[in-house]
This record gives sequence, C-alpha cells and structure tokens, in this order.
Amino acid sequence: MNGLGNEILVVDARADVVVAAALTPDAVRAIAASPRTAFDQLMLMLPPRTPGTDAFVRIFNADGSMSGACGNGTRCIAALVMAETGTGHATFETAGGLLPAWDAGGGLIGVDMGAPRLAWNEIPLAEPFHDTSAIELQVGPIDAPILHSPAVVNMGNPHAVFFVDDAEAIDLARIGPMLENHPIFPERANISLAQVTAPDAITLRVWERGAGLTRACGSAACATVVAAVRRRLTGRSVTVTLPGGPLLIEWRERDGHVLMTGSFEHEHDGEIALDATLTAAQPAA
Ligand SMILES: N[C@H](CCC[C@H](N)C(=O)O)C(=O)O
Repeated sequence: MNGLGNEILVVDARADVVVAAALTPDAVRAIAASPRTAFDQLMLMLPPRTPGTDAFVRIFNADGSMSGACGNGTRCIAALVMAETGTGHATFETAGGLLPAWDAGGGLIGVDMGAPRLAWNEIPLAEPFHDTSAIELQVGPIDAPILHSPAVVNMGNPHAVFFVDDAEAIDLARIGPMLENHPIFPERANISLAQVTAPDAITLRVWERGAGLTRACGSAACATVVAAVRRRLTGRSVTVTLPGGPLLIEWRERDGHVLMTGSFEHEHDGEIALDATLTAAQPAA
C-alpha cells in the first residue's frame, strides 16, 4: 500500500503469529532491499491485545529499526480493516497507546494520532532544553547557518522541524543523515523542512529516521503543525503538502490530540518466502 507515496508494506499476522517471530531486523532489511518488496515502513499487524481494538501493531523502518508511530501506515491498515468489517471505524494499539481511525469520506481516512510530547526528555534530547519550540542546533557556518533552531516534537517518534523560506533550496539528502544521527538525538530523529505558505498551509519535505527521503511522512506533518502553532506561524488547522500530496492536520484545542486526514492506495497483494529472501540476502561466503 502507500499513503501519499510513502511506501507501506502491510504484513497481516493477525491469524499467524509465527510470521512475527520470523521478522527479525535482518529479515526486515532483506525484504526492504528487494526491489519487488521495497518499503519505507512495514506495518506488522498482530492479534489484538485489548478488547475493542482491531490489531496490535509493530512498525519497522526499512533499516530494520522500529518506530513508535507511522501516520501513513496507520491510514493504510485502517482502510484494510474497515473494508473487512464494513464499519467506518478501526482502532489499533501500538506500544505507544491506542490509535483510533475513521472513514472521513471521499476516499480519505482520519487518524487520531494522540497528543504530542514536548518535554526535552520525552523527545528525547541528550541535554535539557527548557523551550523545545526552538532548540540550539545549527548546520553550516556559525555566522550564516544553512539551517538552525529546529522545533522538536515527539508524536510517538522523534521529530525535528526546521522552518525555512524555501524547502526546495536545501539539500536534504545530504544534510538529513547528519541531523538524523546528531548526538543531540539519542534515539535519532526524523528531520523536516517546513515552509509556511499561508496561516493554514505548509509545504513539507522529510528525511525519515531509518528510511531516508520519503514521498510523505504523516507523523512529521503532525509534528510540524504542532511546532508551527507553538511558534505562532499558523492556525491549528493546516493543509500540509508533501511531495506525495496533501494531509489535513488539526491540533485539537479540546484535548491536545493531533488529527490527520489523508488518502491511501492499495497497490497489490502477494506472498514473501521469508527463507528465500533471507538466504538471498546472506553475504557470499
Ligand atoms: N512514514 C511514517 C513515519 C515513520 C517514522 C520513522 N521513520 C521513525 O520515526 O523511525 C509516517 O507516516 O508517520
């Protein structure tokens, strides 16, 4: 499947948990490395653990690491479950909590991504910052930085958002890996370049932790709107346009939850012979 071109491989292990044990980081990397099954994130659906939920979900990045959140992937599995149950709702559980999703009409799916966490040790950062809406971090010459003072937000996963005048003007493929792995982020971070074009519109490019440049990143869009509201750059309801298309993001006043609405696509179904994949991925002796 994909969410705005963010490539999502859904592994449905709700009825076959043996599959889950086989998905070691090596197996995940091997599947991601094969052109026919390449993905940005793998959503592993496991049997529900809490009454009222449809699946327990684990999220892997292409590099085999795990993430606490994936907005685009959540819309994809929500669409699958809703097609199956014929209802307009689905609820998932991850290590980070519950994710309610609904049919928003017109081929769009909504997800309640929960409340952002904003304290420095919740991002997490390696050292205390009182104000996480702009932390001291810069790239380039001290007196003329290319990027500086990102906002940091945890949406179930760590994000750093740089507000820029022109998101296209920066070589994110070059700068992204350096920032993703900067020592200030002990669990690494997803790196976003956000260009505010109106009080209700942002253009966004994302370098994803564990996946690199992607066509879209739902949790980054959520983190960006939280950051923009904190910096008084936009209102609470914003259309975020990623290379793959738009997401509507609302940071709800009532309970501080972030709601994300956007499209999804079911590309094809198939079977992966895990053993064969793994064998193929073994380095030659
Ligand atoms: N593409 C995802 C985010 C993946 C996050 C992952 N790269 C990490 O935090 O490790 C999204 O739509 O929210």
